[in-house]
Amino acid sequence: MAAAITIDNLNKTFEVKKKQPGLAGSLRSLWKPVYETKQAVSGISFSVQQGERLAFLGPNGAGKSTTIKMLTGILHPTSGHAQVLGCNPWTERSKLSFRIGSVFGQKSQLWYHLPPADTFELMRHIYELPRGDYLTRKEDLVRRFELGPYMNTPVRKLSLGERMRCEIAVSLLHRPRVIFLDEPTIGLDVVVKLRIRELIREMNREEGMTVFLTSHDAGDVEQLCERAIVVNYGRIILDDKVALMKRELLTFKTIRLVLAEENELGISIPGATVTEHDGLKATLSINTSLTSMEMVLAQLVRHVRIHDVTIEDPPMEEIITHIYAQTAAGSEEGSEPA
Ligand SMILES: Nc1ncnc2c1ncn2[C@@H]1O[C@H](COP(=O)(O)OP(=O)(O)OP(=O)(O)O)[C@@H](O)[C@H]1O
Repeated sequence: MAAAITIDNLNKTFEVKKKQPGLAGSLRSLWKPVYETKQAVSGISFSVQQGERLAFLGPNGAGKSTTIKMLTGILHPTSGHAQVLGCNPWTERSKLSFRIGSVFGQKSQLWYHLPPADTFELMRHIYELPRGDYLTRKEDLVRRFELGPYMNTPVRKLSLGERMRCEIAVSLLHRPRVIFLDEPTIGLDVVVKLRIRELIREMNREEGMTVFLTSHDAGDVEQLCERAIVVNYGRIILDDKVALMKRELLTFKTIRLVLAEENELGISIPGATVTEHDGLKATLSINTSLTSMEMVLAQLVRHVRIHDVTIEDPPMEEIITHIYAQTAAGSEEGSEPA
């Protein structure tokens, strides 16, 4: 399969004014400012295949938005190369804009005082869509995203969830081959989040659209993406399949038991901890690097009668927190890039 995005040794530095201490320092920086260089993105290289759904993750300030801005042509890199759908994003920005879509959860592209119908119409002109194609596509998006009741309501009167559905639908009007989604579910309730994830997956499945997502929501990553790249201090620290992240990165599993009768669990294995035991219900945390599930289950069935048992992986949220914590620990030991 061909690559939709390739990035080779991409760097972005910003010159930022250095704050000098005290009033005298503030005055001095007015006529003699001192600048320092901030490395926002530091030599990242990777590629994304057509039709892939990638989560691009990292803590605040890791360099995610800066990377998206370079890939959509908003920012020029300091050095390095990138190609999106065969275009150089910063020298062929307008050509590329016909083929990609972008949604910034914190920044609306709809006209605030006008109804979404007007933004759709405006986008038709910007993307030079033939009237017939436009009408068919718009009708399809309005149906899928259930926008009918809001199409003629000024955007300022829409709820956040209604507005985000419109935002995403508008960004899909010109059938982009790649969509960049920067925090698309921020601030939304659980039901709307689920619906938005479903719709994005549907468009990916049916149209082969590549999805490049940044989000602080573990649910977005887990339910929407098949691969995750984690960045910190502008560098890639992990590139793995989402399904494997669980298995490889956290050695903890949770066993939930429903007992047939109230009893002591009688478990004494290093690595197996009873985290909750209330009547017939019990929860154990198992560190599989210290013991095997087999050994724990064998000891349990020797001591208690079990009515039901489930074994769970840790939640995605915990895995991401764990990865960030590992990097933070690494940087404290002096491995953080200068
Ligand atoms: N225009 C700018 N001028 C100076 N520094 C900048 C600029 N844009 C970003 N930075 C800095 O570059 C670093 C990376 O910022 P970026 O916005 O890419 O992070 P992020 O991973 O998207 O963070 P968040 O999750 O908070 O959105 C940060 O330290 C930020 O302060």
